[in-house]
Amino acid sequence: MPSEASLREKLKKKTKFVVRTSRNSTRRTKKDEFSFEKSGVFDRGNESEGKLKRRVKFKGMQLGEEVDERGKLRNLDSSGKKKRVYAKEGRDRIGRLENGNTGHRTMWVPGKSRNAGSRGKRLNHTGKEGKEDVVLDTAKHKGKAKEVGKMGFVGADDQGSGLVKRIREKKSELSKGKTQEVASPSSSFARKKPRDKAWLDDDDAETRNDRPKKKKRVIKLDPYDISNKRLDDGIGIDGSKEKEKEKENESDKEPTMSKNAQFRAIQPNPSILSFVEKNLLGKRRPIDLRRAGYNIDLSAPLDNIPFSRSTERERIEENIFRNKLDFFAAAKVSSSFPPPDLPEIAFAGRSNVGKSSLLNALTRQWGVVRTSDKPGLTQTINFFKLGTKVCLVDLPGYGFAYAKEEVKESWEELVKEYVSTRVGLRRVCLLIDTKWGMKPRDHELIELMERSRTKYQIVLTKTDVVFPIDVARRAMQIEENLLQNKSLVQPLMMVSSKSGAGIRSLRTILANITRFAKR
Ligand SMILES: Nc1nc2c(ncn2[C@@H]2O[C@H](COP(=O)(O)OP(=O)(O)OP(=O)(O)O)[C@@H](O)[C@H]2O)c(=O)[nH]1
Ligand SMILES: [Mg+2]
Repeated sequence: MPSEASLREKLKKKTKFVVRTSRNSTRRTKKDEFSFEKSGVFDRGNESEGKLKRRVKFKGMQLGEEVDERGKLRNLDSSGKKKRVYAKEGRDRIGRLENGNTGHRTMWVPGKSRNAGSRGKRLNHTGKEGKEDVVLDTAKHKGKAKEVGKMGFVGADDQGSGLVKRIREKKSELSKGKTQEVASPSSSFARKKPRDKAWLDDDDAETRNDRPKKKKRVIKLDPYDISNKRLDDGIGIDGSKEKEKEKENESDKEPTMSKNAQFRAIQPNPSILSFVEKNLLGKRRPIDLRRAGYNIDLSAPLDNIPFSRSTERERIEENIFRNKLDFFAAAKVSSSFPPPDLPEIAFAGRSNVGKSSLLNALTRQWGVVRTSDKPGLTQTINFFKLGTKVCLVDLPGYGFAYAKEEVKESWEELVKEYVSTRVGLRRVCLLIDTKWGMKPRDHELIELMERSRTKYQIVLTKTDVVFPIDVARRAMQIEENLLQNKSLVQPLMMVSSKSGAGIRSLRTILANITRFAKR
């Protein structure tokens, strides 16, 4: 076992190197490293470990702390003017004391930033086991190994000896000239601290506590208030209560019910309701139709109950509708109208309301009158002879259609001219879509027919797309609307060309017209 004197001798040799390196050069050469190894700084063995532990308590030393010359821990100040930083001695990466480590205290004298990580590696390759850990451990605790820079090792056992004196000299020199350089690692921590570990800093915590806290808005509730209003309900955006009151008054004047709600509030009379039920109008379940004895496999099963087939027009109870339907004239202008030899029944209404389809359903002759789901298919007044006694007239629709505005206007004018001037016209069936009800153009035509004293009858179409109660409501609504109209013929009819509902009743009405019509 080497004596203490010989160890001190060795350390003195080593100290020379450290001071020279720090003072004269910012870089440590390979040669220097080699002399590190040779000097035996790392190999002093365990005998000095106990000594070190007694002298310096590095256990639990934190980042941002340093040890002064007397071995006391003190915090780094914010200016970061540090000259010395002592690393943990002889610990492995997870902080345990290394086996065989000397436990010597090491002092890092950082110069300009160099890649300490790479230096650590060099030590790893060149130095002995355990020594590298000192470097790596320190670099790890410094956060960024890069910033460690130039370093020198000083044995802990030399504290208070010549080595320490020289270091103190070195320190004073550095404090005059290169203080900034030496302090750079710790100052970098000082800069980072508020960002990374602000929660650790007591000063920051104090400043946070000094910040004015937001006052919580306290809402006092009146336990006896049953108005169900917010506290600031009486105050407008600009703080004026008068404007708010004015608004309230205005809203009181307006009708409170929407159109839809008004429609739902209609109470149909019993006769309309019974008609709807009797004719199975409205949206119905197939099972309900089957139970009523109808053949639901047919395209229009209901108008010829219960044994009808679509081709059997002979089975239609009204003889007149058993006749063959023949197209014989189309008119784009009034001058093209055929001579009024036969009593005429016309079908008018908005585009796509189902005029042409109704003609087919009444005669059970599918395909004679062309239909389409595209509004505006019928663009001329089409005349159809039903036998020799009556003429059915399919009118172009008005309102929305896929046609130019001028063309649509011309159709409308033609229709108006026809219904108001046609001599042989016995009845106009004004078709209204059950779902949408009457529109302004329907009212226009009604006014015209009222003026010209043309007899007209309202027929609700497409009843199969709405519920039975809504069919009845719509019928009731229209009847009430047109109560004062003199040329209106009662009753209002409801049909579905798709299901055939109400078609039979309509046939009966129309057959009576032809029966009593004078030629
Ligand atoms: N669900 C249902 N659809 C119908 C009914 N009647 C007609 N339709 C459909 O409504 C669309 C328009 O029918 P049309 O008979 O061509 O209507 P229109 O009034 O002649 O139309 P324009 O000739 O354009 O004026 C077609 O797709 C028909 O299948 C009905 O009672 N119920
Ligand atoms: Mg048509």
